[in-house]
Amino acid sequence: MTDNEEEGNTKIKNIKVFVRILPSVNTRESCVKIQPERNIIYVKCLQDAKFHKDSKVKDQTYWRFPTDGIFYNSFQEDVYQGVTKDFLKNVLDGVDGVIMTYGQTATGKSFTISGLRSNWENRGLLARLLADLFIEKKCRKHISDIEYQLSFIELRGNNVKDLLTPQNGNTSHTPKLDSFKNITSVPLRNEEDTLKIIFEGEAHRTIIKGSSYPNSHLGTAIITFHISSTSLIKSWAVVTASKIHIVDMAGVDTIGKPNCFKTAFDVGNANLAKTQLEQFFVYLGTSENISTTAVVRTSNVLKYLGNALGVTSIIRCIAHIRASREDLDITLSMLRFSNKIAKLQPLKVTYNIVPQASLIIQRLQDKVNLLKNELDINDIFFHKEALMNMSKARVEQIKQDGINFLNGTLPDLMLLSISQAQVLLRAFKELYTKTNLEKIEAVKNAEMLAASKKDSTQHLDISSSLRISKMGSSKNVSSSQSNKFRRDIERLHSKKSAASMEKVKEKVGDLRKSSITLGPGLPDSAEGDAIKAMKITRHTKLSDGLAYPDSAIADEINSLVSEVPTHEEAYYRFINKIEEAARLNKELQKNDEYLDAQRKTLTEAIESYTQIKLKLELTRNELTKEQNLRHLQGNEKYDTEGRILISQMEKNILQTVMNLENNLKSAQAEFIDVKSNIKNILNNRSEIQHQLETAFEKFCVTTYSQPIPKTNTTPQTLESEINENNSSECMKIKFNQLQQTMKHIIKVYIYQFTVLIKDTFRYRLFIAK
Ligand SMILES: Nc1ncnc2c1ncn2[C@@H]1O[C@H](COP(=O)(O)OP(=O)(O)OP(=O)(O)O)[C@@H](O)[C@H]1O
Repeated sequence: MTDNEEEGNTKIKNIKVFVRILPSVNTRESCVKIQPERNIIYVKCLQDAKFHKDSKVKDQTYWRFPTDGIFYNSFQEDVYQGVTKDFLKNVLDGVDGVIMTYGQTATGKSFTISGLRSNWENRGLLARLLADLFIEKKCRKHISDIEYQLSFIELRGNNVKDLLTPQNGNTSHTPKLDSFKNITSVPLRNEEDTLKIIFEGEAHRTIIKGSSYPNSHLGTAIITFHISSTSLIKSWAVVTASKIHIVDMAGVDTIGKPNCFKTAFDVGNANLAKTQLEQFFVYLGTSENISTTAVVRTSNVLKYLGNALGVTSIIRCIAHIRASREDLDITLSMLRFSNKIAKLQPLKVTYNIVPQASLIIQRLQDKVNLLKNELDINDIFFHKEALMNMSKARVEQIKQDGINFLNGTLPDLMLLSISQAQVLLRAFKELYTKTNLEKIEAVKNAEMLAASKKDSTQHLDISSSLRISKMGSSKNVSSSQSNKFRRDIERLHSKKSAASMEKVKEKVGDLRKSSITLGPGLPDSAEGDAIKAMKITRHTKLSDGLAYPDSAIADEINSLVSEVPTHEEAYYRFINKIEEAARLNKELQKNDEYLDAQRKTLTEAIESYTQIKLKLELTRNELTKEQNLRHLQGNEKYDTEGRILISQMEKNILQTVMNLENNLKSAQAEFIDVKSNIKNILNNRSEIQHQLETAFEKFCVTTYSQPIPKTNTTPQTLESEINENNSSECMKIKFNQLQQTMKHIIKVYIYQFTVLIKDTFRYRLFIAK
């Protein structure tokens, strides 16, 4: 026969029930049998026992009670080990724990829990747990900062006695939400001090005078360890807050029995407390969702234990019984009570984990400041318009604006960012190179023209001068502008009288005053003026207000006839006429080609570095997520040397991180290589340039009897080279890093919030239940 058909739910062992039988000298009177495995206890059927009191009944009927362990003639250490297996680890990880002893008066409840009045070997599980708490604290000191506090109270009816400050007397208050608000809570420094505190508290408990043994307690004692564990692992910035309640229930009894020394009031209170507790567990285990609130309101024990006494906590109950016939009814009552607890459907334990607010806020604040600084720099350099994001149309627009500005049609040029300035400078550089080439071509053509002029002594007419202008600057001059130029010249001619025109026809093309006439010859006096007017066309504005690039044509012609050529002209001749110069120039060109190739490699190296870095960041995030999950699930396992065992997936991610770190190192090495190559190329370049310049100076002095002023160019250095190539890339890397960091922070935030919400939700469900 069984008290319940199903055995107690022992699948998920966060709730366990044990039985401790008081050793007895008279074993013949025993009404209980236990299985050799010590997990099922059989109690003689009460009716049978009474009915066949004097007769010898062979086939006795027994009540069967499955348990998680039966202690009979067991050592205190065995009881401690059996009851607290898996207890401490979970509690220190944030799960609330309750160890509760209940039973008849003088069955050994206090002996099991405190054993303080016995010798050291018989010390109870409280002293043993205390020792382990401090051992664990020491073991975990590198990963957690653990703090303990202790409260010790006695509940007797409605009275609550703070055993650590008994001078305050008994209070008769009703505990509210935070039931420990008015209760003394002492920080614990070490095992020795704590034992002292517990002894003092124990000494203040209310005992019965005149009992058969020295310390029969009247009330229920609750010893509470408040545990807070602050994680020292950076990626796991949380605080776990849990409690261990050790409850020594007041002994139940039957008034009028010879060994009951308690008053009716105290027996009534003790029995009531046990009944309320039983009712609570019945409601908790019922499938009809009956609220436990009503019963909690009536019991101080339940109020103080609060949420800790629930199916998501770790509960260890030890029923204390006597095996003697006269105590059979109370024994059965205790075992039935235990059976109700054993039948509870335990849920997965709840970890009281809260993000370590101040630490997280501090860390996030630091990150935010860092990001702010980075964004400020980013703003300065990019002005929210990264080069890579600039559209083609925008680039063309900037170029066109630049040309319009140079032409004077655009009064101001507004640049909004460094990227725009870069585009503009590049456009100017292209323009300059193009103009330079055209200028050199024009000089070449002019030279040819001058040579042919000398040979044939033929005069230039207006059409040949226009041809020069076309060759020299036609690419910069629009056809309408050329036509205008032609019209201007015609206008000049139209000022002359027809008669004088006839006269000067013979003089067309005469070389006058170190210059050339443009078109048909003019009378001496007028001719000079006309040439002067043409020569000052540079930067002069005509009636329509536009600056005409035609003026450049006049300059070309001026330079042609002048004794001293421009730097470009002279350099062009130098390269063409001096063999060594041609060789050096070729070498310079080769060097520049190699430089271009290395620049390309540098850009690629930076790109590859960026990509690896990004991938590494993402994988690291993934790894952190995996590690956090492992922590949260709380199923961490260790090998024999105490190293944490990780899943295959985590191992793979870790391997990827390590590979990426190696790749990053290689990319960095490649970057350094290319950098040093570019440095060498630039050094070589400046060497060749120096040789060319020295030779060129000599050439100028020999050919033109004077040095030609140099074009003002700044030598290119490695820094400018790297910077030019690198600045936008660096900013790109930084920008990507910022984004990654932001993403990571947001991820962590979401993750922490999810955990919080989950816990709150679970808590609410529990309350609702
Ligand atoms: N397992 C045991 N082995 C030896 N002695 C025991 C054992 N259990 C209890 N005792 C002794 O029995 C007596 C009563 O024990 P204890 O005070 O622990 O009972 P209790 O259930 O706490 O009683 P009360 O409800 O009156 O406080 C004590 O003298 C104690 O030393």
